[in-house]
Amino acid sequence: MISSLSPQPLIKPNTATTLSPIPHVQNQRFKLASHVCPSELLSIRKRPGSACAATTQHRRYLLFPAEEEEEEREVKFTSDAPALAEGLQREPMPRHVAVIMDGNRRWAHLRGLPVRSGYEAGVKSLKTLVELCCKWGIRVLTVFAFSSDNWFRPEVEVEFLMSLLETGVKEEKESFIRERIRISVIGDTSKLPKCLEELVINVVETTKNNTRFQLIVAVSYSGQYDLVQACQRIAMKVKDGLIEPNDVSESLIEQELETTCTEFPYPDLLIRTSGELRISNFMLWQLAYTELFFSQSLWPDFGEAEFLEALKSFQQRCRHYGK
Ligand SMILES: CC(C)=CCC/C(C)=C/CC/C(C)=C/COP(=O)(O)OP(=O)(O)O
Repeated sequence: MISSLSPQPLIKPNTATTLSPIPHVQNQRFKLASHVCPSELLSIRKRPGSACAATTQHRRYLLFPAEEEEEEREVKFTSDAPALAEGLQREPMPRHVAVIMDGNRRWAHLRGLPVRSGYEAGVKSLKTLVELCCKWGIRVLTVFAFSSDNWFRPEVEVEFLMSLLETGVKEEKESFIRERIRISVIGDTSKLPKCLEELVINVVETTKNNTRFQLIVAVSYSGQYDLVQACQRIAMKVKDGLIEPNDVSESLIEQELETTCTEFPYPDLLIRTSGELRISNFMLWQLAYTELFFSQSLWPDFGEAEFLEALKSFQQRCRHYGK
């Protein structure tokens, strides 16, 4: 799948970013305030006697030395940062991107092709996206590959999607290992055909220590399913006397959601293709403060230019998390 990826460092030099003219920042570990606005980041200046400072009106958008702020996003500026596409800045880059890969069948219909050609073309788009995420330093990608409701599609279509998943796992396992990609699967995998379930368990286990990039595949998944299974686990803990009802908190629920498999459970950016303006029961809890981007492109047409447009849009947003 990602055979064209070379084992290059995630971060390469990029002199075109807004941050590069600040030499004293290079090679130091800083935490970037997560609500930083791109335009305000431009005005960061060095002040004599201080490690890093900005104009007064931008004080809350400073780059803080790592030890001074605990829960902010950590960024390492090294001399081998990733080569970014034109117009894309190194920060703010989403750590976690989630995608609803919609429009595969319409793409096939428009071309007079069978539905399966649409899904096959969709897999190619997914490969491209994984490569771009690795290249541009995005750490986690979650894709909605098969929803709980997709089981109600025509049997032949369901079987084809299952076979695509099976082929994908079999053919790409070696490249996942070689490229240090971790595969995680969220959803009710017990509903998958037995051989596919075993394959999935195997690839998840084999790649679990890979840290370069994490691809989370949502299969037989819905946001409501995820919340129900989390509630069931919590109810069991209460029943077993491990916790009290009052112990149930946002962080406890987060720990029981299936996205506990990742360091960054909340997507920074959700992309939905094909012009539909819905969440469609995807990651309902996790999307609370996610930036949304709706693309007119059908998923098989979603390539580098379209992804770049989504990322540039993300980089223009100011995130305040309701504060
Ligand atoms: C190996 C692997 C992870 C494969 C994933 C393959 C893939 C692209 C799955 C998409 C599944 C899906 C139901 C998309 C919704 O678009 P739709 O097909 O319902 O399109 P429509 O809205 O035009 O009908």
